[in-house]
Amino acid sequence: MASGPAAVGDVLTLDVGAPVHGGHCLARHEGRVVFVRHALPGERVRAVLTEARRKGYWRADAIEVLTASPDRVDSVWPAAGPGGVGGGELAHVSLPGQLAWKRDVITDALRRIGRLGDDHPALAGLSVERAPGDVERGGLRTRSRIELVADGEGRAGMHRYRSHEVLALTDMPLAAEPIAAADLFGRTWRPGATVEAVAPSDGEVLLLVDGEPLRGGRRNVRERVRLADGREFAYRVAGGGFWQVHVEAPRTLVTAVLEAAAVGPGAAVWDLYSGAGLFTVPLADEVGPEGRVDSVEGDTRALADARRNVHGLDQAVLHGGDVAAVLAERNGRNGAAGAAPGAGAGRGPAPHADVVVLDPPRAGAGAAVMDAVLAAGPDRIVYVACDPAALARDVAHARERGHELVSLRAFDLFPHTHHVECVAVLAPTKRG
Ligand SMILES: C[S@@+](CC[C@H](N)C(=O)[O-])C[C@H]1O[C@@H](n2cnc3c(N)ncnc32)[C@H](O)[C@@H]1O
Repeated sequence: MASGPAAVGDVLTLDVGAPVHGGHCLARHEGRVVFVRHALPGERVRAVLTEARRKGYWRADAIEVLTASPDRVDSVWPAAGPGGVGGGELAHVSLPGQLAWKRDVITDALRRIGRLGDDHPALAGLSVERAPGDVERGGLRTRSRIELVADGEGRAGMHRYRSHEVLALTDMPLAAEPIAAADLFGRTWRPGATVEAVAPSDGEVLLLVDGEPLRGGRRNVRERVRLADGREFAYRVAGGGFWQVHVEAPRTLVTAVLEAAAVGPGAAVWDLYSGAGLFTVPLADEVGPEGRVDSVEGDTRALADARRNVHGLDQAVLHGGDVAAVLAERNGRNGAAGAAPGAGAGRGPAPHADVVVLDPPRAGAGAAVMDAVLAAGPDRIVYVACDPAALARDVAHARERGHELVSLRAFDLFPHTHHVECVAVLAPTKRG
């Protein structure tokens, strides 16, 4: 590189270090931290600078591998590499390498942000678990939901990384088989349209264009979750509404949550950020008519689905609204009632919960929600997390208040991307 201040477009030679959140690896250049995409730990690469702040960190994209990691493979991501479409951050990493990468990112977050010691038992044996069938599928054809954008000529594609420009594609290899068979790339769409495809476990593919069903078709899908013990749960889910994306994710997460919650008949459970009731329905089945599951969800469409999905389960009580507000109101801090009961009665979650399940969005639950959860006096908190850093922040908060991380599982429900799902269990260190 020429001497003088570094600029976007400069090419650096970098020795690549540990993976960090977001699919980047850490490198250093003249004392600077550089976040590098398309690289692997241990590699030496030539990388083009994509961001060169005067102060703070830089970003770079590897464009040439000088010393390759044994975990490097040809990327399966369409239009991969610098200037290509966003996502697929780990598509150049072998499947075992992806699991190790994600384990390292989780471990680092919990050590650094969660302040767990190096020998913390929850981290000692951590290995990221794979969804059934993923090795056979090469981690492809896993997604029951995809979203595309039409370019100026109406061809389906995706946005270039950190850009509004659309790159037309001929396939999205992560899309489940029924979506792959729906010929999304052979059609012409309205230029600029958003095209969503949903492949429910039950029935044919639903297509939404700009949120509207194609040719006035149905708006909702039916999903089924069948557990190893033979139980089966049925759900209605709004076409564009939240549902776990990997075809095996609903079953995998319900199984893990039920195991972690370990509730029996008569138990009182909270299910926060409950969506269409993926966990509410089986939890209600576990606690039976003598128990109670209080679920809180902020999205009105998901709440409407949940209301249908808990039909006949009077022990499931649904509360609509922001989780923090609903819990604050329960504690009498917020004045007027705003929580909408669904099935069953109740203006706020029961004051005590034996177990709290929470599955917040990427930002995590935050201090106020964690305090309200701890105040309910649960024997265990089952925290389903899609962001290890947010999980680590909330774990640190709970640990400062007399709770401990007693177990941790991680699942690769997003092969070829940097995303990873955790199921953590927190419990009070002692009862006072
Ligand atoms: C990760 S999803 C989990 C949903 C459900 N547990 C599942 O697995 O299908 C998070 C859910 O939290 C809801 N949500 C996000 N922020 C919220 C908030 N502040 N208050 C209430 N619900 C919220 C979203 O609408 C979404 O349904």
